Amino acid sequence: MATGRTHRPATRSRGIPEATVARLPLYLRALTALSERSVPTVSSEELAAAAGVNSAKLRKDFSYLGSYGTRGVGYDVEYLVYQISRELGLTQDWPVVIVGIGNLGAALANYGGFASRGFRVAALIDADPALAGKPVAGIPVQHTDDLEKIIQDNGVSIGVIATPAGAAQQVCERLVAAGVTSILNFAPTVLNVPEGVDVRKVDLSIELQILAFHEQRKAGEEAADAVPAAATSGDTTDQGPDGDVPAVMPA
Ligand SMILES: NC(=O)c1ccc[n+]([C@@H]2O[C@H](COP(=O)([O-])OP(=O)(O)OC[C@H]3O[C@@H](n4cnc5c(N)ncnc54)[C@H](O)[C@@H]3O)[C@@H](O)[C@H]2O)c1
Repeated sequence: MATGRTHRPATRSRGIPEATVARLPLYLRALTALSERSVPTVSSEELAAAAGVNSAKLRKDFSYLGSYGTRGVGYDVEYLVYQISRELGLTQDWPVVIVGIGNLGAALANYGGFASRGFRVAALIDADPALAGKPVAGIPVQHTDDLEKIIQDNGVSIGVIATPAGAAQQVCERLVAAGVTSILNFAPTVLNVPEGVDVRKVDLSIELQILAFHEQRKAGEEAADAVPAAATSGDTTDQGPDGDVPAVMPA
């Protein structure tokens, strides 16, 4: 689901392209599922299918990690989990703060998948005084007045913004000034950040709009496919406004 961009060059300093970095979590998710089933090795084809990636691309991606697998055996699942986790910086715990504890922020706070992947929700922050002290997912919400102190006390470098769009830039600036260097932004707005700060944007409505585009195209193709039948039945009412013949005509 994750969409967006990072304010970084297309190739990271260690030579791993950004596109490869973006696929590493897909491999890791598929490998973790294999590991949970105690599968010892996996071929590039099987893993590529499980991750939804082309197998040649997968082999190229893994070559950046120095992982080439063994011919006829494949890749060692546990070792690859370790390698990718290390590459992604997941062998350490990352305290995360969520700012904006409304519908979305509360849902994110309640999501167990962060902690199990090494992202501990260290604090929840909101501007609404009525929420201060109220527990969400067992964590008391704290007021934005204390944002800087919360970031510093918890050594937070990753912030999640789930405020209304109008508040997001200001929240972002306070997070960055307090020491946050990576932001996951759910608010539907483009954030301006200084050099060295990474922003990833998640927008489900953009994903839906892309699906709508494909749905529309599929519907158009179905309509085009249906034209021959209509044409042979003598139905000519569905021609274009200029009276053009439909693109597909019976032979
Ligand atoms: N990216 C996505 O796919 C997606 C999906 C749903 C919602 N959203 C966006 O997420 C945001 C939150 O949506 P929601 O439904 O939870 O809204 P909501 O109104 O339920 O919650 C927003 C919360 O932000 C708090 N807030 C407002 N200004 C703040 C500030 N300056 N500092 C800290 N907290 C502040 C409010 O008090 C409130 O608790 C919106 O911007 C919405 O458009 C994005």
